Amino acid sequence: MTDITHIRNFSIIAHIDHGKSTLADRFIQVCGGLSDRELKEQVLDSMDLERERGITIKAQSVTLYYTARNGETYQLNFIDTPGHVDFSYEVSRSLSACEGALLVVDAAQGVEAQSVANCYTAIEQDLEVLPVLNKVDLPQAEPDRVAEEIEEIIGLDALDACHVSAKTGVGVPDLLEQLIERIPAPQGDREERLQALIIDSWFDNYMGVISLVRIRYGRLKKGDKIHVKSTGQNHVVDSLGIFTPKRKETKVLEAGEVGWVSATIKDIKGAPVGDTLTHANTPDVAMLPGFKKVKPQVYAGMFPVNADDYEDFRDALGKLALNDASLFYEPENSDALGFGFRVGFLGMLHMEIIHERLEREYDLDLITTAPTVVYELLLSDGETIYVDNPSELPEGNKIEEFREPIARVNILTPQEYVGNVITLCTERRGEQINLQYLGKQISLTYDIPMAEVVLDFFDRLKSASRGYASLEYAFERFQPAKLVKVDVLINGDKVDALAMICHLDHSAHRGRVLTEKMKELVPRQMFDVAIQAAIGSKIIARQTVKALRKNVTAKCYGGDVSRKKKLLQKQKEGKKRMKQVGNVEIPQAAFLAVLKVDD
Ligand SMILES: Nc1nc2c(ncn2[C@@H]2O[C@H](COP(=O)(O)OP(=O)(O)OP(=O)(O)O)[C@@H](O)[C@H]2O)c(=O)[nH]1
Repeated sequence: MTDITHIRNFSIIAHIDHGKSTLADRFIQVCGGLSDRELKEQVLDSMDLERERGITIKAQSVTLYYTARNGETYQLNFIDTPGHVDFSYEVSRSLSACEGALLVVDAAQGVEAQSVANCYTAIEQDLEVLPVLNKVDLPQAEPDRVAEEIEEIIGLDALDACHVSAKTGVGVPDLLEQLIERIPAPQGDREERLQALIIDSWFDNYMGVISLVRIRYGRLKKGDKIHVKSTGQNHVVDSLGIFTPKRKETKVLEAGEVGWVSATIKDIKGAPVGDTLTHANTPDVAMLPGFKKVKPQVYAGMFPVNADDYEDFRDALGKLALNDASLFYEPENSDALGFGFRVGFLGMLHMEIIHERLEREYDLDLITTAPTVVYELLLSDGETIYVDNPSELPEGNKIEEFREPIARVNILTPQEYVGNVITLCTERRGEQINLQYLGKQISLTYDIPMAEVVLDFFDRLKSASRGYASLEYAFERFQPAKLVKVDVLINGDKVDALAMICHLDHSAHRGRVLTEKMKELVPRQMFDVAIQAAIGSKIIARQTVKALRKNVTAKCYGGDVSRKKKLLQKQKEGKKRMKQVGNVEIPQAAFLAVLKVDD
C-alpha cells in the first residue's frame, strides 16, 4: 500500500517515433520491472500488429516503484497513449486518469502538430505538463532550438526541460526526479464511498472483461460487489491488481491508484469506457465526467469473398468489437457482393488494421469497398438524413441540399515546405483560416472537406514536406457542396459497391482516372470488359479490358504436368481475393482503385 502523497499518475504525450515507448521501457528498467532480456522486446505495444507497424494503439498502464534520491519510494502509474492521429480520442481518455504528462519531443525534429493538440488537451484537463527533450545523443539534435520552439508554439516554459536519451538512458534518472517533484500527487479520500473511472475495457478469453480503472475515492477489494453506474448492473469483483507491466494480482486498489479489475462481465458493453464504478450499496455516488463518444469518420463495406464465410465473419467482427468500442458495424447487402457488413472506422489506419486482423487472426478473405465519409442530406420533404453509403443515396430530385463534413485541420511545417503544403490544401478544396510564423515552423489552419482529409491526406502531406509536416484534425461542421454520385458500370451493369460520391468539379477527372486504374487492375477475361463511369445516365469515361485470346495453360499441354498444376494453383490463389460480379472477376484492388486516383 502506497500513501497517496507518494503516487504519481502520468502519461507521455509524444508524436509517433519521438521515443515514447523507448522512454517507457527505460523507466521500467530503471525501476526494475523487467529483466534486460524482457526489455529487448518493447513491452508496451502488446498486439503483434502494433509492433509490426511500430505504433501504439490501445491504452495500457504500468505501475512502477521508484526509490527517489530522497530515499522515499514512490508508486508511478504510467498510462500509455496512442500516437497516431486516428486514435487521438484515446489520448484524452488516458489523460483523464493522470495529474501530469510528459511532453516528449525529439530534439532532432521539433514539435509536431498532433503533440500540440494533445498537449492542449492535457492543459485543459489541468495536468502539469513537463517538456522533455529526447534523442539528445543524436549528432543532429538541437535541444535549445527545440526548447524555444516548445515555448513559442505551445507556450510552455521549457527552460529547465530535461535533456534525455531514451536510447542510452542518459538523463532518465534526472527526469524521474523532476517527475516526482513537479507532478502533483493525486487527491482523494480513501475512507470515502468508492468512485472509480473506467479508463479502458477489453475482452480477455479467460477472464472476460478486464477494465483499467482509476480510483478517485474509497477503495476496491476482491469480492466486493460493484455497481456500474450507466448500466445499473451489479457484479462481484473476482480479481484485481496492477500491471508491472505483467498483470499482477493485489488485494486492494485505493484512491489515487490505477489498476485492473475483473468481475466476470461477459461483454464490454457491461463496463463501458468512461463509466463510473461504485459499490452496490452506494449506487447514488455521483457519475464522473465521462469521455466524449467517438464517431466513426469513414465507412466501408466489407464482404466475404466466399459467401459461406458470412457467419464466421459476423462472429469475428463481434469479437473485435469486444475490444474496440469505436468499431461500428451493421449488415449490408450489395447486389454485386452479396451479404456483408457496413463498417465504420476512425480513419484509414483503423480500417487497414481491422481488415488485416480479420484476415490474419480469423482467416477470412474479404473484399473491402472504397471508404466514404458521412454526408448530411436535406430532402425535399424537409427531412435531414445521414448517408454513409453511396449506393443508398436517394434519387437526385429528392435531394434539396447535399452537405459534406468539413474538418478543421491544423498543420505544422518547416518554412521551406509551406508552398507545397498550401498547394496540397488548395487542391483538396481547403479554405485557409490562419497562417502563423512560429520560430522556424509555420502553423497553418485550414477547413478541408473531411473526404479529402481522411483518405490519404496524411501521406500526401508527408511527401510534400519530406516527412516534416505534421497534422491534426477534427470534425468541424457540415457544409453544402456540389456533390454528385459517380456510378461505375461493368459491361453496362451498375456495380453498387463501386459507386462513389465526389465533388462535381472533380468528377470528370476522377471518373476518367478511376476507369484507367480499373483497366489496369481487372484481369483480362475471355471477352471484352467495358468499364464506364457515369453520373446519372451520362457516361463520363470509358475503358475496355480487351479479351484474352489464348488459354493460359494451352502452352503447357502435353508437357509438364506439375507446371500446369502450379499455374492453376497460382490462378486459384489470385482468385482468392476476387469477386465474381456478373460474369466478370474483379480483384480487391479494383474496389479500392478510387483511393489511387490522385497518384
Ligand atoms: N538515437 C536515439 N534514438 C531513439 C531515442 N529514443 C527512441 N529512439 C528511437 O526512435 C524510434 C522510435 O522510438 P519509439 O519509442 O518506438 O517511438 P514511439 O514514440 O513510442 O512511437 P509510437 O509507439 O509509434 O507512438 C526507435 O527506432 C527508437 O530506437 C533516443 O533517445 N536516441
